[in-house]
Amino acid sequence: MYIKNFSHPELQIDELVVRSNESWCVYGGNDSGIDILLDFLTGRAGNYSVGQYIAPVKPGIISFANQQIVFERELRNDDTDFLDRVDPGTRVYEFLPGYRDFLPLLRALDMERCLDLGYRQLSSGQCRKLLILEAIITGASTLILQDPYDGLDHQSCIELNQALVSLPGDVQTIVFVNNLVDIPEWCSHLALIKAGRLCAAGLRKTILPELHGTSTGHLVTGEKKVAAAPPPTDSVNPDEQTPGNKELIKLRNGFAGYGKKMLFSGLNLTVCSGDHTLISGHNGCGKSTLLDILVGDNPKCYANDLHMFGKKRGTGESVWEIKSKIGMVSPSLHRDHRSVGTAMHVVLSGLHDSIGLYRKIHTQQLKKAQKWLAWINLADKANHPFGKLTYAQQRLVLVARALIKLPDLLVLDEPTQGLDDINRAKVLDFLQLVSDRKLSTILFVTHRRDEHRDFFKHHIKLDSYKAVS
Ligand SMILES: Nc1ncnc2c1ncn2[C@@H]1O[C@H](COP(=O)(O)OP(=O)(O)OP(=O)(O)O)[C@@H](O)[C@H]1O
Repeated sequence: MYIKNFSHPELQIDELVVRSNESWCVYGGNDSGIDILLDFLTGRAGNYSVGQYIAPVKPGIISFANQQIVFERELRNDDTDFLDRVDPGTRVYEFLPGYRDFLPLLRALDMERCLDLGYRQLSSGQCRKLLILEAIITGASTLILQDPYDGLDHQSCIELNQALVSLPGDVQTIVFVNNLVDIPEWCSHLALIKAGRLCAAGLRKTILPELHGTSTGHLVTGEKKVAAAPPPTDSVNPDEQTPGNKELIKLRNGFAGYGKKMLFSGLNLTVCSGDHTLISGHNGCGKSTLLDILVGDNPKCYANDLHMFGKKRGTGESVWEIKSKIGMVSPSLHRDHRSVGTAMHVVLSGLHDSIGLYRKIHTQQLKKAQKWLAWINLADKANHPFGKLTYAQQRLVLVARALIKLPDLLVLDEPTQGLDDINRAKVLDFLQLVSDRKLSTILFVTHRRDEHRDFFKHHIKLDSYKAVS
């Protein structure tokens, strides 16, 4: 691959040479311009000029945007309305022609057991793994992976690294990451994008010290130096703060599964206000399913012995009553935000728990949303269509959407997916403040060990509740 004199309002590249025997990592923060390079390689960039370009050979691209395209294609092909059963979507084995030659890799990524499942029956991590496997198995010559470790459990990250290292010599890999810890050890070369420029590219061992040598995150990632607005929590009336020891969740002997397949059982969970809780476990163990049960998005909420905010589920309360006390971010919520208007609309929709905005907005609410957009440094994007923002910007908007009403319960399922070091720290620092000021109670799912902060009082390791079907 060869790029010479690439020019875009948000990214300049004088020259980038990627030879066939090299494996590359491109590192840059969310606002560095790194997404423009990815868009260019995937044919999605506009408004650029380039002096000379030799495109990657037979690329297989695994990006958040491509994942969304697959999801939307699957939605369009959903035949549930014409069938006497739910259409699960394209089966995993249909994505993977010739998968039998790759069974060890499928097993290593814990995907062999998913072969007969439909796309819509996969967990978010399994969807990512499927697209990586599809690219490898269908014989891509250049694998281009955006944040491949995001959403994958620890073991899958190890196995993925192993798989990428063991690829045939004629397959080239270009990994895009925006967290320092995600720069893979196996990369021979590293490109650094900072403040809208490709500012260094070469042997990993030469560039890496340069990267670590800079002391502040802003310098490292090349974030635009915009002074972040403080989180708009000052208007919270102390009377609105969640009183201590109010029981928010009580689940006795909790269980979940789909059809005959059980995921977990015997889970006892009591969450009182202030009991910030971390939930972890391997891809597909049921973390999102558990959260969906708690928030009322999974029918098993009625079969379980579950009390939410002091009321037993199934005794006449509406799901909207429950949702009005909850702010949520999750991979599926992100996926479902398709044609939802502007960034401002999305933040405001958090006040009404809707996907999209269908109510009249008051001036006070508008001001509040503007403050939240300023806090995530996206005030200038308020009127941008949500779908045209980068994945990380969309994620931040969804975080602001969950926070705007400072609900009793914050249900955050991998909220930092796609965010760089700085934005991740910002979200976690805010949660620290939520904890310090007793503004809400947090349920937090993550695969990243560096997100296990001290304010989490409980840690549910869901793998320990694995059910025998
Ligand atoms: N509608 C469905 N029908 C059948 N199986 C499903 C359905 N939805 C999810 N599953 C299965 O249930 C399991 C748990 O899914 P869930 O999304 O809760 O996992 P998770 O722990 O959140 O995973 P990840 O870490 O990848 O996000 C997965 O193996 C998935 O294949």
